[in-house]
Amino acid sequence: MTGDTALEAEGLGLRYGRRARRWALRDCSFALPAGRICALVGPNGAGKSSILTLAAGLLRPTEGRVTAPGRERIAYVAQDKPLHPRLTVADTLRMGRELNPGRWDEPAARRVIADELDPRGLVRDLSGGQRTRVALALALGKRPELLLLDEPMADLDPLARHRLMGLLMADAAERGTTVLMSSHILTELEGACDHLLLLAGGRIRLDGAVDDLLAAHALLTGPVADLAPHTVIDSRTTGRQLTALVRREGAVEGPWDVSSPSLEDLLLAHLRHPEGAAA
Ligand SMILES: Nc1ncnc2c1ncn2[C@@H]1O[C@H](COP(=O)(O)OP(=O)(O)OP(=O)(O)O)[C@@H](O)[C@H]1O
Repeated sequence: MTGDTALEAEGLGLRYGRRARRWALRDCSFALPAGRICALVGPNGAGKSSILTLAAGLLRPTEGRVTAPGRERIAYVAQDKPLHPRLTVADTLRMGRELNPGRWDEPAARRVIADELDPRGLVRDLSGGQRTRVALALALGKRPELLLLDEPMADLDPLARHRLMGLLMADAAERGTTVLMSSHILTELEGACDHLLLLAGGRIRLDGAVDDLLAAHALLTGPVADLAPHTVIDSRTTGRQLTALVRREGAVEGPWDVSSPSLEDLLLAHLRHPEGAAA
């Protein structure tokens, strides 16, 4: 790690419209290290799209700031993948090349399109998943230093999702691209993301390297007993049997079987109890 920060937020807050009573985001501060693939997770309405839109510079914060220090090339793929419906796939890529003179990476864009799409096909005739492919091709062709993706895989079939995720990860690793990616598909984040931001109610509840966060938690099964001094994030009892995910305070000693949670275990526990997750 270089210590370089690719995206930084300080006291970031957003209210849509002056009269809006609710804050979509409040007091969000984080520093995303360069070269990380960061998952942005949270329930519907948590503020994920708002953070990505602010980071892309398409909205102004109501308070605080979010900056991408030293990064000029930022690509943003919005949830609704806005593309020009009357252009063909080939025209869309040509437009990408013309809008990014001297830095357009045609092979990277073509790798995303692969043999899956007819370059002569009109964008308006494409399915949702096919449009996603074109939007991702445009984003990667731009050779971004920071890539902001809002639920990029949501409308892809499982195979396309698997392939495109692999391609995205390989491309990011090769170029050292920093990626911030919102997703509800927890199983896909495992192994793909090395950093995590969990949002709930417009606030950051968990922020850190995935390995550190996993090491800070433990999954316990065994008899019902006092779990202090550990912080219980989620627990269930069946008869006298307890299953709990805790944030460790030192070594866990007691009558339980102790294992490391998967990223999905960790996220589900925190999503079930977003208030308890506050770090
Ligand atoms: N254009 C808008 N005008 C007013 N309120 C908005 C607007 N966009 C979002 N909001 C509100 O801001 C809050 C955060 O929304 P946001 O879209 O950022 O959540 P999200 O985490 O991306 O949700 P999802 O998982 O459903 O995509 C919600 O309460 C939402 O109602």
